[in-house]
Amino acid sequence: MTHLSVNLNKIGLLRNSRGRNYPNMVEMAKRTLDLGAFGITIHPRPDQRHATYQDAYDLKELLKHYPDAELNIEGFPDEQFLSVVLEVVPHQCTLVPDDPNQLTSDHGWNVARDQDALRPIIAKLKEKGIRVVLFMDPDADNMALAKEVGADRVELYTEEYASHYGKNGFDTIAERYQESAQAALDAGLGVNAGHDLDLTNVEDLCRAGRITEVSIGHALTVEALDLGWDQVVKAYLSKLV
Ligand SMILES: CC(=O)[C@@H](O)[C@H](O)COP(=O)(O)O
Ligand SMILES: NCC(=O)COP(=O)(O)O
Repeated sequence: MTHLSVNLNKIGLLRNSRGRNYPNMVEMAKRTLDLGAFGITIHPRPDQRHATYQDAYDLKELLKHYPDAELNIEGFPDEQFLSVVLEVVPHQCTLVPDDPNQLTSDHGWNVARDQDALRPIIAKLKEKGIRVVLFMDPDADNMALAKEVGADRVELYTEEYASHYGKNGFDTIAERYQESAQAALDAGLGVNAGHDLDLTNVEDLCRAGRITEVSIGHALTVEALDLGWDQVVKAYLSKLV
């Protein structure tokens, strides 16, 4: 079965918008793991508008009580990100080629171009026992090089899969994702996937059995609002008699 790592960035975004600890990310992580999710993902960015670097330390503390669960920290490997990751030592670190002011992640690594920068970073993370994942576009030809620079896994960037799901041309795109996953497996890499996955599209992606882990945050948060909204509005109305 594919593992689910729940990305709590949007919990961080909501919390940060009011300047106090509500919603509480550690509490939400605990609820998530108690429900059976395999892991928690955060993607701190330099402006810390979503998850903060402190969240990485707090979540690592919580995960000590869940020996079978994993913490995955995603982000661009700048100096600050790396120093936090090397100190926190999550189970997994997913390197993403984000610009500092990026709205959200929108492309994978160009490993051929960036390999000289990536090799020592990957080596340093692996020395600490951290599993290293490279965020990649679904291009089968680039998977072997990801292995060659030292990655343990790739994470397939699934925005294109999600935005075309069920539309014209989707089958060709889905095939490209499966071919890329197979190429990664053939190269000796594990395969994660993420970005814009949701309750409607995730099952088909994972059905072929090539994906070890999906990380899902944005849609999961919106779906939680959708599924809970009516109940909560009704609960308020019942208080205001
Ligand atoms: C790498 C990736 O796709 C995710 O980490 C995503 O960028 C995080 O979600 P937000 O952009 O919604 O914070
Ligand atoms: N790695 C992808 C991730 O953590 C969550 O992406 P999204 O579901 O918020 O688009």
